[in-house]
This record gives sequence, C-alpha cells and structure tokens, in this order.
Amino acid sequence: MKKKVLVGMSGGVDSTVSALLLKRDGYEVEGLYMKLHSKPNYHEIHLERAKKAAKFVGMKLHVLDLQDTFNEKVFQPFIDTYAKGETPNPCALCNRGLKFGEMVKFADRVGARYVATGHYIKTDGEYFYQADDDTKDQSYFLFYVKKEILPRLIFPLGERKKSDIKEFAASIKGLESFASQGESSEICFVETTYTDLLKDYVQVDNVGEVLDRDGNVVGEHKGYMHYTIGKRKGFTVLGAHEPHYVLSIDATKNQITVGKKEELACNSLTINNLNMFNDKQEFDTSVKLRYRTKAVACHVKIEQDRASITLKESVFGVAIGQAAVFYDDDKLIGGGWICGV
Ligand SMILES: Nc1ncnc2c1ncn2[C@@H]1O[C@H](COP(=O)(O)OP(=O)(O)OP(=O)(O)O)[C@@H](O)[C@H]1O
Repeated sequence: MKKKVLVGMSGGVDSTVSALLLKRDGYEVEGLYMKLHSKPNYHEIHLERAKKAAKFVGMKLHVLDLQDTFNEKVFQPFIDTYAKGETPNPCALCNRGLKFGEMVKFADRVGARYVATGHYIKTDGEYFYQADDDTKDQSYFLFYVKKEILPRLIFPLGERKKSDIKEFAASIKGLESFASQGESSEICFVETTYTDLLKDYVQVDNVGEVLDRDGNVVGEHKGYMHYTIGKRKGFTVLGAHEPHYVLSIDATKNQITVGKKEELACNSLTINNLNMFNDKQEFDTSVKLRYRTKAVACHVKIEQDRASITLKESVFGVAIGQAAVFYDDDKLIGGGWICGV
C-alpha cells in the first residue's frame, strides 16, 4: 500500500513543488488549503492557485476554514502582545497550533500518516535541522511545534535551494506561473505595516513621553505600539547628537525609554513556555534571539518551565515576546519565549 501524505497547499510555488515531488516519489498525495486569517480578497486568489496546483499534481484538495481558531490562537495574541508593549511572533504560534496542529488532526481524519509542507527545514523525526539554503531557513519559526509529531513530518525542500525550486517550476509546462508569483509577505496577514493593522483594533496613535534611563522626560513619541526594542527612529530626543534606541516600553504609562547603542546590550535573559527536544537541564549551546540573526554561544539552566540564559557575547535589541531558539550547529534542540531581559 502507498504511504499517504497530506500536503499543506498555500497556492505558492514551494507547496506546489513539494506536492509534485512527493507524488513523483510514489506517495499517495492529498492537499489541504487552510483558510487562516481574514485578509480581504486573499483566499479567493490563493485558493484558486491551490486548486490549479492540485489539478496539475493530480490530487484531491481539501479546504478547511480555520479562521476562528487562527483568530484565537494567533491573531488575538498578536494584538494583545503589541498592546502589552512586547513583540509577538505569530508564525511560531501558527506553526504549532494550525499548520502542525490542526493540519495533523485533519491528516488523521483522512487517514494520512504523513504531513508535508514547503517549509525550508529538515527533520530526522527526532529533531529539526536548519535548511541547506540558509537564506530561506525557517527552523526558527518551527521551534514550538510539538515534539511527538516530528516522526510524521516531511519537508521535501529542506535540502534544496529556493532558486532551484523556482527554476524547476519555470521549466515545467503548466507550472510557469507559480515560478513568477511574488514571494509571500513576512507575516501573511499583514497587508502594509503592522501598525496599520493594529489601528483597526487598538488605539495606536497616542502621543506619549520619551524618557532617558534616569526617568527624565527627554522627548515625545507617536504611541508606544509604534516601537519595538532597538528601534531608533520616529521619536524625538531633545538635544541628542547621537542616535538613540528604544531600550524598553511601558505600555501602562505609554512611555518609552531610550538610550545609546551600548545600553541596548543584553547579556542574560529568561524564557518561559519551553519546548525542548531533549531532556538536558543545564548545558552550553547557541541561541538565536531573532529571525535572521546569528546564533550566539550561551549557557542555559532550565528549572521547570523556565530557563535562564547567560550569553557569552552581548546581543543588542532583545525583545520580550520573541522566541529564543537553541541550536547545536544546525540541530534545533528547543527554545522558549523571552519573558525577561
Ligand atoms: N493557507 C495554507 N494552507 C495550507 N498550507 C499552508 C498555508 N499557508 C502555508 N502553508 C504551508 O506552509 C508552508 C510554508 O508557508 P509560508 O507561507 O512560510 O511559505 P511560502 O514560502 O510562501 O510557501 P509557498 O511558496 O508554498 O506559499 C507552505 O509551503 C505550505 O506548505
């Protein structure tokens, strides 16, 4: 009997090529398009593309409306996190709850042992590993996926280069249009800027005070949600001759504290809500504190569901709400959510 795999179909080139490769490898393939967010006119276009891809591959396409679940598990926390003056990571929550949560449940319903996506990441069923194409590696966003489902995951693109995938699609009659589609935006439900989106839900433009580290009022800002830690523009600092950076945000007082670059340096932090792929309690490793930054060497001590991290070199601009993800070389060994710096 053929092994059955459910492929997450977004209508993009990566999932389309993934489904095709799995079919060519002899899997029984079915696709699933999930309606996640409620961005206007989005699903009409992307679902059409996913249908076209499924037809080309010759597979059934299921459609699942998960807008309520997405709203509860991803979108509302995104708003709430900014409202608290913190920096959210909606993709990591979506991957745990939706793409590798609801999708795995749906795979059970259709009798598919395996679940595949076009993410650039690798797995051996026990750990995740960074993708070979390090310009596309998405492992940082998958650190929160539950360990027990790893044996069921397949990532056909983990060892490939994005440029090769596009070239491959362009070379196949019927798939050329997938190769030339624009890349999806960084956060799929944000149309322009995150503040534009927040404005529909919370009061964003609320002028407030800029403080120095001693608590003196030194300027004015546009509303605390416009800022994330490390930002250096969009507020005034009277008499400043060098750039100032946001060091901290106080949502309750609508104040931001700013300082010089060196004052942004972080040497230790605390994380909670851990998701670890091994059982070690105290170890040396490296940690990534933001997407597209290099991992830095650190010492980690875990106590229950919290860990303290001591960095072996300073990192600038560490934000509460972001993910801290541990790597042993290219192996992802776990992570958690930054709750104290
Ligand atoms: N709405 C969706 N329904 C089902 N699967 C999805 C959906 N959105 C994304 N996925 C899956 O997650 C993978 C990664 O999504 P992401 O948006 O990060 O990547 P992408 O590079 O834009 O991928 P693609 O080119 O396939 O759109 C996709 O390749 C697809 O397998």
